Amino acid sequence: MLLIEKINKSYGKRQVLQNLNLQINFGEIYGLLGPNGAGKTTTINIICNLLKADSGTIQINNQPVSEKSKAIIGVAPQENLLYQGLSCKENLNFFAQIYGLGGKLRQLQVEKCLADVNLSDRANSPVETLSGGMKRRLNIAVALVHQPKLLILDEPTTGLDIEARYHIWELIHNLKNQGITILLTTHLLDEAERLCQKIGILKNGRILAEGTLSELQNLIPAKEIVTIETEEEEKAIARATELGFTHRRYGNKLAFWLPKTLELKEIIATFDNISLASISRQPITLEHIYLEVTKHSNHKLLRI
Ligand SMILES: Nc1ncnc2c1ncn2[C@@H]1O[C@H](COP(=O)(O)OP(=O)(O)OP(=O)(O)O)[C@@H](O)[C@H]1O
Repeated sequence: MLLIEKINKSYGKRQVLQNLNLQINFGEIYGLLGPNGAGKTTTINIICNLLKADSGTIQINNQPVSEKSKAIIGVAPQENLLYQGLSCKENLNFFAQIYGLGGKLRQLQVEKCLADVNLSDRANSPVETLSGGMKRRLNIAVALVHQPKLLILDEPTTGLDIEARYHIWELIHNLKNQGITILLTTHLLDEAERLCQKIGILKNGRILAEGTLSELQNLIPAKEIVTIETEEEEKAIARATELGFTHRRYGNKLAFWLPKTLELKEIIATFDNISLASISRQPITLEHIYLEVTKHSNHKLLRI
């Protein structure tokens, strides 16, 4: 569906995308993660033909990106693009007109998109009277009004409460089930874990790791992660190192990668004669992988 090969982009002397490769298959949800300034918005702008790459190729549905490809892409930007004084229906009608939809088709599409985002009962409400979550959903409806094949969602749930997030996550699932291919950027790792079939981690304009969640989990050679609280951290690290356990700090928490699954009593025995205030076990999550890839430079590049 989308194939990006060796894209480079500089702003003046600052190179913000470096040999970027990215492939999204038809019907999948791809999560593009990365710290602030990694190059996510620049990548989106290039896909949408709003910016030109300095070199490299980009194809959508086997066609090079051009003005024509705008018809098959829908974008919901980070900041809602809505007219506050107009109703939901008027906003959708306006954007549908811009995309050249007329007559019955426009009316049908406006109604379908309102239904898709669960706002049919607010069709005539001015945008300024909607909640934050409803505005985000309407922003997505605007991106869908011309029936795009590729939907780009730039941080779709940033700033929303958990219930509003659930609504958006359900909406994204439903859109995938309708056969729409989705590229989403997010800073919320649990959001990517929940929604995305494939995840790419971008830093300094390069994809450092890419794959399914289980493929990415191979970047951390551990069965599980154990976090401990102790006054004797140095002693605990020395003991774990002797046993071949890698240690990490997640925030201010000291953690160890366990290369094999151990019984709790075996874990406690590992730290024999070290006073432990607490001990907790966790599976490897995207958060651990993300920190590993973005903070430690000697990671392996993983691709499918
Ligand atoms: N028009 C511009 N001129 C100069 N530098 C720019 C321009 N747009 C972006 N940059 C720089 O390019 C880099 C990548 O920016 P970009 O907005 O693509 O990152 P991002 O991953 O989307 O970040 P965020 O998560 O904060 O939105 C940043 O260092 C940014 O300062």
